[in-house]
Amino acid sequence: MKLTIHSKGLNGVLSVPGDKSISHRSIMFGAIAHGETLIHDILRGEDVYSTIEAFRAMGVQIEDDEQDIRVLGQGFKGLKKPQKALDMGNSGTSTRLLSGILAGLPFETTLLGDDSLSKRPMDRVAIPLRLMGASITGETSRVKLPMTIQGRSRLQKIEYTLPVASAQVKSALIFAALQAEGDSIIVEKEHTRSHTEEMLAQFGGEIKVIGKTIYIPGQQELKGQEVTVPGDISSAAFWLVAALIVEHSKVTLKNVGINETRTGILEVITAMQGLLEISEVDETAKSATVTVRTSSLQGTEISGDLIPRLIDELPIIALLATQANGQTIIRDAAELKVKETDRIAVVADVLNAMGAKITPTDDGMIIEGKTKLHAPQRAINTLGDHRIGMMAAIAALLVEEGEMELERAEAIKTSYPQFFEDLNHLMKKSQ
Ligand SMILES: O=C(O)C1=C[C@@H](OP(=O)(O)O)[C@@H](O)[C@H](O)C1
Ligand SMILES: C=C(OP(=O)(O)O)C(=O)O
Repeated sequence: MKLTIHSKGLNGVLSVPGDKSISHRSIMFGAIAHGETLIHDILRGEDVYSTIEAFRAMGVQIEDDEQDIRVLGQGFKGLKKPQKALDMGNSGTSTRLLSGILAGLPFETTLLGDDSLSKRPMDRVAIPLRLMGASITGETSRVKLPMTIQGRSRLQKIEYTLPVASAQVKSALIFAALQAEGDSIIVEKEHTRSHTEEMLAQFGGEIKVIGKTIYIPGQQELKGQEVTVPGDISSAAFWLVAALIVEHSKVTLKNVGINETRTGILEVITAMQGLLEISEVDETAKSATVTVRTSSLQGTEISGDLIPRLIDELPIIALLATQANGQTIIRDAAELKVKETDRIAVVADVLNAMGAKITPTDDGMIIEGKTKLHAPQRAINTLGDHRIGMMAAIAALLVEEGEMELERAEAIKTSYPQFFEDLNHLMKKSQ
């Protein structure tokens, strides 16, 4: 598709779609709990549909009246062997979290994915789940999809220190630990998003978190709940950056999720001297209104324990840094290489084709500021990565002349189906 170039300003108010991480988990907790779970404001993105279809294929009744979703759970034991392999599409979260559930179920299941997901590492879940007693196909250190899991109904408890900072691996082990015999202990490498721990408590489960150590008793039974999904800060990030870098902009985003394990981008914007206001904070829903306006920005350094708190925002933060005064350095972010694409290489490639000066490193990027972006000589391809597609669409707004073509733009539906409608809404308000 042809991208809109040269925005004269983005203005208006938006509610971004539901949080993807919480949406996946609301289906999963609903399916393993007993009774009805009612979900409001779920993300209707393709990744979440992969999770919904997987649980339907395992016999869970999931009703959708196009407003709310009702999941009628019958506990772990209510899950049945699916008739065929489960297609996880593009979704790493569906695959890894589901592995932890399947590890304790007494049947064999095969998980498949698209080209991008089939290249991503699954040994990070296979290794600890095997230690708990599940059988998982593949070589020890190179497990990829398709992956077959033969679960074991008497899973052993685990004491495990995560070798990577990953909420997906942590969550897979929490789901397995809930089915195990005895108490499990999981130690995080860095604090990562805490949605699984929080939702487990909400569904009546027992969990204790002390620093980076998580204690979970085995053989728990959960009860269905009502869940309202807040807006996704990872989707809001595209408008935050767009408003900061496009002249004459002011954008207000309502109902943005502000769980503190996710708000690294707000800290980066503040450190870069971006004009940012947070209002209408709802402590219970963990959401707030965030307003940003065009700003004169300073380069910064992003590293260490901040990285897991903004991991999915780094592509769009890289674009932000190209417009700041001075250099920005991103370190400790090697995990970017195993997302939907190698996001270090692809971000540098796309933005450098537009005139940016980004040097990819082993674990991040060095980004020169104040670079003027122009239309690239070639079409940009998302390579199936939704966040690369949205980042390119925002970068296009800075281009003054020429044309920009985005190939495989449909990947954006993974996490933000109405992205271009929302862009048009903010552009119209500016005319
Ligand atoms: O648990 C989750 O919902 C997610 C965790 C992160 O992945 P990792 O656990 O692989 O870092 C993140 O990149 C992904 O978009 C969603
Ligand atoms: C990495 C992402 O998702 P997943 O791992 O679920 O594919 C993402 O949404 O940026």
